[in-house]
Amino acid sequence: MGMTIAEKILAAHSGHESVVPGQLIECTTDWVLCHEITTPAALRMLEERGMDRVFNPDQIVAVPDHSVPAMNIKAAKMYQKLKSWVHEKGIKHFYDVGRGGIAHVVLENTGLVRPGQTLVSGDSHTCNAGALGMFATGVGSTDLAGAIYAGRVWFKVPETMLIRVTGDMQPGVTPKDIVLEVIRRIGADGANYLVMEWVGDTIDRLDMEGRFTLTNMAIEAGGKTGIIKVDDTTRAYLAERGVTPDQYIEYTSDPDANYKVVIDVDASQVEPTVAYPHIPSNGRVAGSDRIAVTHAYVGSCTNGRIGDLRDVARILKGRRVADGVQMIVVPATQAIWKQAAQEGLMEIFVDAGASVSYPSCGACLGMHSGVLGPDDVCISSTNRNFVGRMGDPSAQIYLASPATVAASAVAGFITDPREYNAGGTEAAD
Ligand SMILES: CC(C)[C@H](C(=O)O)[C@@H](O)C(=O)O
Ligand code: SF4
Repeated sequence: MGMTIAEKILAAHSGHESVVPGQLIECTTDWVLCHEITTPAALRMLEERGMDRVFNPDQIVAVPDHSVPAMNIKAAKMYQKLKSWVHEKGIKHFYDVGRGGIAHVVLENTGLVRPGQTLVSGDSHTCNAGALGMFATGVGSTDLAGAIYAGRVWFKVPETMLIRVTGDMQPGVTPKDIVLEVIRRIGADGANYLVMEWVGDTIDRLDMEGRFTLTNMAIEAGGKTGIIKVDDTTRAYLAERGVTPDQYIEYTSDPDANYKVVIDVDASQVEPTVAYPHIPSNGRVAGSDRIAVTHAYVGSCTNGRIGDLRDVARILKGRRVADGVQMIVVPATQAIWKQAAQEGLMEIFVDAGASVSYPSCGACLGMHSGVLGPDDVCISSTNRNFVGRMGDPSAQIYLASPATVAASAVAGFITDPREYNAGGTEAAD
């Protein structure tokens, strides 16, 4: 029987000719991504057992991103722990505060992670990198410890869900709307332990940024990871980062590969979608109800990329954030911050009355730099709207595309971005 991309990558990394779903395998990891929240626990486990070593300092990427710059002493200690380990072990790829940003977005831009590879990390949005045609997934601290120590990790080979997206998205509709619509249809556990493989002419036309948004949210449907095959868009993206085709392996799914389920999506029918509290599958069409907001947040590993910021700037240009709404924009990385400044986007945000913050996970998970208070209502470009996710448990979080967040910030209530001429792909000016 044929194999899927994911099965082929897992076979190649476990010394098997072929693998089948359900099979238990031990895989080599090409990359281990470490941040300051989950890595210290893994390191402690290793230290307590006298196993304090790394399998290869050149195959570990360390990026502090959640609680940096530290907002309290506990956070400062976690950062210190990661940093001292990096120096002690000679970890080559370290993106310190001021040189990195949100780990997943930093990583996708390095040119280090490539098609056909495996990547694990103690973070559930590691699936983000699957848009590069690689098998990337989050693991718990014990498996992370094993990966750091041995460069190996065990998996039960997952089954795959095929998501076929065809047709042109309406102007003002973005990949975020597509993924929120898919999660609405299948449910927050609809892809439990499945690989979500995205195909179709709509996906073929998407740039890499849009593809990352899709694979990033696999975990919000319970998916083991998301994956998209390599095409000219992927190759060009890698070439821009100095990576040549001889440096990676392109896998494609066989025509007779076995899919557990196939989901068809007509992209032309997808509308700007908002996931209502308190679960990402609670999607409704933007503007269906008049919901006043107190906060608007643009950022995160899902939607803090330059194209997202351009979408926001296009709407904010010449407009003001409504009185009483606190809008925060967080470029996902230092490089994106700089690019946005060069393009004049920062000026547009500031003129509109939005606050621009440094790259970090801070507000996305309610740690710092924009924590929500009791009964606050936030429209957010992030990926999770669980109770208490961004602060007080009584706060309400609505997930949407950056365009919908911007339009809602201006209106003061959740609204359809198409009413603000969202939709072109040209730069804000
Ligand atoms: C803190 C970290 C372990 C967590 C995750 O794994 O996803 C965070 O990034 C999140 O988005 O909730
Ligand atoms: S930006 Fe948010 S979702 Fe992404 S890794 Fe950070 S906390 Fe998790």
